[in-house]
Amino acid sequence: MDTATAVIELRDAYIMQDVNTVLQNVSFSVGKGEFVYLVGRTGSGKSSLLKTLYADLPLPEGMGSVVGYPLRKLSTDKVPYLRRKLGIVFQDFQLLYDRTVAQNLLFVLQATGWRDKSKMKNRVQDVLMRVGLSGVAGKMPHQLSGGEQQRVVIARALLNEPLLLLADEPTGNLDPDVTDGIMRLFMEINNAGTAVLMATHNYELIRRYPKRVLRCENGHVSFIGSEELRFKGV
Ligand SMILES: Nc1ncnc2c1ncn2[C@@H]1O[C@H](COP(=O)(O)OP(=O)(O)OP(=O)(O)O)[C@@H](O)[C@H]1O
Repeated sequence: MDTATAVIELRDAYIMQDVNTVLQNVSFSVGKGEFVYLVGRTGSGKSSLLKTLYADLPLPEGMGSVVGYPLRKLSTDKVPYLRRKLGIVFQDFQLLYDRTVAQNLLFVLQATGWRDKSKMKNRVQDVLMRVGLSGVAGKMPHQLSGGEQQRVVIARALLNEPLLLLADEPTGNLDPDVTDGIMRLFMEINNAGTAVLMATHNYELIRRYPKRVLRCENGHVSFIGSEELRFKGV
């Protein structure tokens, strides 16, 4: 896959936390509009890999390209341009609890260069409708359920029409029904053309919504074949 058709391309990449190598010789591609799960035990490196992809961790060795931006030696002033093409659903990116849902979303639009107030308002309405929450714009995050808050986080990730959505355990703390609703939302977003890389521990979800599966194990990353998934009861 070349960089014209890939939204993620890593070749012999090293994923590091400080001086420690978390993953080595990482080589894989994710194509435009693809959906890929990322699995692996606690501490196997899933979050570190995702953080490298949105340039929160540097790529010290190997080649990496995400939505057309080379990760090696990406200068700090280029990082916002990369992030504008990405949707990030991550525990580190919680909602701001001192302002309404709409203000949370407007804050991101402003920070990413939007200036026209009426376009901004329309965009906020659009993304909230997209996640099935048109009525909550004026509410404070704590007035929403956990599943609704996660939908707002997803709405926020969609504001700039990302080419790629990176999600770290987006259903982690949610009950099974709510998890299923969030998964269906991810599938809809994916069907509309956004590529998704989603870290999860939930093999039941993978069974229900089968897609390619990448696994972090013993410092390496590779796609798992369907045989191996069956062995895991998926
Ligand atoms: N901020 C950090 N500083 C130093 N080391 C870290 C940091 N964050 C994670 N690590 C280490 O990097 C390794 C990979 O952790 P990472 O969080 O990427 O794993 P994970 O697969 O996402 O785990 P989980 O499923 O629990 O979220 C672990 O050994 C962890 O201790």
